[in-house]
Amino acid sequence: MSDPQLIRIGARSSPMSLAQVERVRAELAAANPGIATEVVPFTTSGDRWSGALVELGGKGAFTRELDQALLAGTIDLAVHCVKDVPGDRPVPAGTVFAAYLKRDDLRDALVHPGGLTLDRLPAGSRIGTSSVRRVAQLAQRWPELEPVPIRGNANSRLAKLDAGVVDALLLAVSGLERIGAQDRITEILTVEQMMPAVGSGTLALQCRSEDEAVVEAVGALNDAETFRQTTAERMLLHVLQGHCNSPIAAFATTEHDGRLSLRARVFSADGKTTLDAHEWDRNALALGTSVAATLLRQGAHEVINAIPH
Ligand SMILES: NCc1[nH]cc(CCC(=O)O)c1CC(=O)O
Repeated sequence: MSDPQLIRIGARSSPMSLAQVERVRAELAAANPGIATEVVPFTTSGDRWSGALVELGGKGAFTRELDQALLAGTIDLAVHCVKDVPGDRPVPAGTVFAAYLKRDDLRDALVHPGGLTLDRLPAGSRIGTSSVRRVAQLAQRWPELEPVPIRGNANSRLAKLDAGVVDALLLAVSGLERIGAQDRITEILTVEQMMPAVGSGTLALQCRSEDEAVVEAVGALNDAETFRQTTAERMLLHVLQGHCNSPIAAFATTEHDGRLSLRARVFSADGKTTLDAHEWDRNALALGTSVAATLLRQGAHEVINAIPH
């Protein structure tokens, strides 16, 4: 297969997205010295809209425009946070995830200018997050803290924090590292305290399925264990069929013997109900399906559907 000469990469203009694209360009250049890359800037509906994402009508607010550009042939590659890719449906027909990059830290972090941890924050502290998953887990373990909706990219959220709009922020460790703001972290939460979202810390590289040269060049960047873990996590989400307001948390890891472990939780919005499952299997698809089935037997549909969406 001949090398593609030039790969045009669609990228959202936030600092986090641009950092992600620079990682992809560096890894592509190292794996295929003959390839040139070009960055095509994008603003998605999710970037433009500052209200609640649920009001944007359906999922994929951060991926839709890039999907369309790929299919229209104006870009050859889209870089997505797996966490932002809808999990209840397959990736758009005609496109493929040709690689998952080696996963970064999947945990969430607290950013509090005074250096406190969640356990020490005074009652009534305003915690900036719009994630239903984080809100439910805050309500469950730290009911005296007050979640406050906040949107915008991580840099603008940090600026709002510094302006006193909120007292603290919950953000992904990986995202803060990508924008060089890891020194703002005051507490890294354990997965037990704050179970991560499906796909946390993982980047997916999406190409046109028929574009064999690009699929092959990009495929060289795939990390086999991240691929297995992501496959298990996204299978779980697919079977659960959550809506965009579903507090679902799950993460897969690889055991020393090569089996995958998949832990998953489904929360009610108030955090009072937690469904919990943890299973192991060598087969990622079987594992995702089985853990989802376990949660469904515990009443996951009822918990998910009780939340307005
Ligand atoms: N929800 C937006 C989003 N999508 C991916 C990341 C961070 C990187 C990742 O977890 O892959 C973030 C920011 C955050 O949650 O703090």
